Amino acid sequence: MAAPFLSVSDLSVRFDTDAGSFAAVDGISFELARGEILALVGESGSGKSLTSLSVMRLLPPAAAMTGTIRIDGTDVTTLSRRAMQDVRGARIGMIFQEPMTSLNPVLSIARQMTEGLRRHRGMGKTDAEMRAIAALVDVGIPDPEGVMRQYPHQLSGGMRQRVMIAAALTLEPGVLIADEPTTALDVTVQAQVLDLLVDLKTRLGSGILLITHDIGVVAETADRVAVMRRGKIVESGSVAEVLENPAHSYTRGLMAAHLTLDRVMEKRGGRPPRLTAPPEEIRS
Ligand SMILES: Nc1ncnc2c1ncn2[C@@H]1O[C@H](COP(=O)(O)OP(=O)(O)OP(=O)(O)O)[C@@H](O)[C@H]1O
Repeated sequence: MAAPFLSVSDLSVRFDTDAGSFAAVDGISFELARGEILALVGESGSGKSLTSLSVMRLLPPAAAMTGTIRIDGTDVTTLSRRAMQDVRGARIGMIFQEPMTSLNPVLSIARQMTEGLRRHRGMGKTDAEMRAIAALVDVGIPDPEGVMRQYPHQLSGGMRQRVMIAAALTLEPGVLIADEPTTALDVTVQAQVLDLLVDLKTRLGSGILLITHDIGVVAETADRVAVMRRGKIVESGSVAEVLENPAHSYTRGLMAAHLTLDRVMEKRGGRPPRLTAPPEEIRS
């Protein structure tokens, strides 16, 4: 593997409750290189989102974080808020499940897409607009100039998701964190957005940390996977290793809940799906 762009070691996130302190993320470590997709998978409450928020240093104030997070060699856990603002956007991009939470409803797409370029890269208006249009083309938007003039509510959910990805990519971050990026989309658009992430990883060489509860998404998209349960990583490795031969009963449970092994293999093109005869009663 190439030198990791993102390296997380012994990360814990604790909350104090009436019943005492509990670790929602409990001593996890992982690395992500440019040009690869690492999926963090696990059921609701396993600590995936708190992990991605830790990397962005956007944890809620009640959370107490320990451990080390290096981005391109810099330990971001010790950076000031201001220095961290420069790292976010410039070196890490983030896309969420619901684009409306990160797109501002009262600003045109042009304004939102050029803001980061002007602030972090010191670009003039025209250069920033040209870069933004190129990013919209990159994510497969057919009429980029038209979309630049529009407002978020004028776009479909799938288009908004593409715009959010394009906005994150204008600054060519080394890491893109995608937290359940397709959960709110219908199945066809979901597949298009996943294809887009794989394509961007290859073309732009960004590393992608993909947070998902859906092992089918992992099978289709990721290179490596780390399986989280109750704040810990219980299993990790290449997607082929982990999904074809899951060592942990929890991983097998997750797979059974979402996908049969045959479907995993079929999605990965590893082996043809088993052709089972339809049951007697539905044969004509
Ligand atoms: N502000 C908070 N105060 C107390 N506990 C919290 C807080 N935020 C999250 N938690 C707890 O931390 C645990 C992990 O939450 P997290 O959101 O990271 O899970 P997740 O795996 O991303 O789940 P989901 O898929 O539902 O988003 C959960 O048990 C959650 O209840």
